[in-house]
Amino acid sequence: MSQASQYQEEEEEEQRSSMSGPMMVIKLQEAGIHPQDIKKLMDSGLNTVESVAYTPKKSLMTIKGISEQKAEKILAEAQKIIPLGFQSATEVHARRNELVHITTGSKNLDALLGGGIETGAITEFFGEFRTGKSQICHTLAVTCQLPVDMGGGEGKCLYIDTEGTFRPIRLLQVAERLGLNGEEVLDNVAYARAYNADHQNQLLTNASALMSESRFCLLIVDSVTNLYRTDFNGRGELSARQMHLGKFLRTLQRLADEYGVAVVMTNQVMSNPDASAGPYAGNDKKPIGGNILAHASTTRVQLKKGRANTRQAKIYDSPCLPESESMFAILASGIGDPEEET
Ligand SMILES: Nc1ncnc2c1ncn2[C@@H]1O[C@H](COP(=O)(O)OP(=O)(O)OP(=O)(O)O)[C@@H](O)[C@H]1O
Repeated sequence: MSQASQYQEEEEEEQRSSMSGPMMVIKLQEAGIHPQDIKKLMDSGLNTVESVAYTPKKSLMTIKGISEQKAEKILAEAQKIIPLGFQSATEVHARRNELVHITTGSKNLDALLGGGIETGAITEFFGEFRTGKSQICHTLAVTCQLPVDMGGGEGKCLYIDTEGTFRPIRLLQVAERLGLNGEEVLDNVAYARAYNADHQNQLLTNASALMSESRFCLLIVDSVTNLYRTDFNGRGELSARQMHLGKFLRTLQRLADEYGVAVVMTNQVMSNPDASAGPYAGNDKKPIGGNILAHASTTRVQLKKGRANTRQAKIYDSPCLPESESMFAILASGIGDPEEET
């Protein structure tokens, strides 16, 4: 191949790859949107044209300095670039086939999840304390960095910790098992401790900015409901809590859609006073967060303790996975299978 045609091919490849990723909001400048207004969008966490196109006019108007007229113009221009109409099922199928799955470290758990954690979607792990929720998060923070053909997403991880249980040493142990460079693995994890529900929400604005700067493939929230339990008390604040949580979950979904990242969130359980009816029939524990959380999660997985270091995972809700269960293990080197060495 001549050098000229090689350059041409490389250029075409570059163009193709820049077309498939999210489009930066600065692109709206070409459509006549003022740079100052673009900055206002970015300051509110809208870093891509996709995120602007998916935002309702009412929300755009809550941004200081964006009038109704401006919001309409911005939306019209964004939606010209990102069409929001119908598409054929063939196109949807082709796009879904491109989605990468990230390995949990356990073959059993991956099989249960249809190949691992789905990118572009929200996966929720709920269960009692010590059922392995945080251990799954720690393992995924490392496996997501693997090449795609090894079960990774070839991207970095954003880790929002609301409980103070993040331990980098666990990442190093997983990295060692996978033969990855520990220092690089730690550098590829952006960690933030959230201190209250408002702060947890604010961190998603920072997350969006980071995702627009480099390639992230996983966003972890461990746990999603912890701060809501402490910041909102009793029945009187339930509706305010659910509204706040709903906003947080919508932003999570937006990030999953916009950047194609996998979102993994953990959740605690409470006792189920009505164990004889509903989706949790026969189950004395149900996840916190009510319908708002149930509807936000694409796939819900319940974790239970098993013998010794083994844990049971069960699909509770999924758009395409059967309600089955499997066993995995918590090993010194992260999540694995029960038959593996501890
Ligand atoms: N280095 C390690 N080697 C083996 N097992 C470990 C290691 N570190 C933690 N574990 C095990 O992981 C389990 C705790 O799991 P994890 O921290 O994921 O719980 P969790 O479900 O997040 O609970 P919580 O709701 O309290 O945060 C414990 O049984 C603990 O023994």
